[in-house]
Amino acid sequence: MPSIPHPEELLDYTTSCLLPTPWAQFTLHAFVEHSTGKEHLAMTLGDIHDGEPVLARVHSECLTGDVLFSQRCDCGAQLEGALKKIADEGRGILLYLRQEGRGIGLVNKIRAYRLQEAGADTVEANLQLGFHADARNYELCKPMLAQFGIKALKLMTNNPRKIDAMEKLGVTVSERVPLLVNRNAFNNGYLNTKEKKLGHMMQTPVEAVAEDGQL
Ligand SMILES: Nc1nc2c(ncn2[C@@H]2O[C@H](COP(=O)(O)OP(=O)(O)OP(=O)(O)O)[C@@H](O)[C@H]2O)c(=O)[nH]1
Ligand SMILES: [Zn+2]
Repeated sequence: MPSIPHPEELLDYTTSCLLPTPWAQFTLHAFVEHSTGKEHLAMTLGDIHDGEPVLARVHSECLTGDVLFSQRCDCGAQLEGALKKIADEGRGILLYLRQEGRGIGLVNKIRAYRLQEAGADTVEANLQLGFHADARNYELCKPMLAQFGIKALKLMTNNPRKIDAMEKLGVTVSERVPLLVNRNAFNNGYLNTKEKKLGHMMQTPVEAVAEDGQL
């Protein structure tokens, strides 16, 4: 049986710099994953070392949504929404994990989008390509959070499996903070599939949606 690497052996903490954004000046921290060489990031703000639960976003890379303004998904708006919430609170962390396309990579995500244009939903497209519906792994979060002494999160997510993954890693999720942003004509079907097939919690009081200025 291959031995399971100790979490601290999964990646190296390398360096950090200040990262001014439109909402706050964060500190950007760079990690390098041993097995893949992938560069994972953390953005931190305020005093996160005090042992109290930290407002947190565990964000999976979506180049099309985060960088290229794609309206097929809600990723770019979630990234912006999470950074704004952390800035409002003056304290928090965003982990930016390089697991593009729910872990299948950018080219395969584009293949999956093409299948969706032919009628498949987001889950069916992954399955047709021979992948799991969601091929992500959150094990890197543990050593990344440990780097800052964080043991408990107020996690901004609609994804119950992300909460389970944190709890299984031994990271306490003391609160879930919904992150419902940017439902539009292009991503409405995708968001409905996430709710029906992937279990995402997409219901929130109307006031909360309106407060974000989205719908
Ligand atoms: N394979 C595949 N990946 C997608 C698709 N649309 C978005 N993604 C990827 O899905 C990931 C984001 O997953 P989501 O399910 O939107 O969000 P989540 O992180 O699970 O849940 P939240 O915390 O509620 O945002 C990113 O890695 C995106 O690149 C798609 O149609 N197919
Ligand atoms: Zn996306």
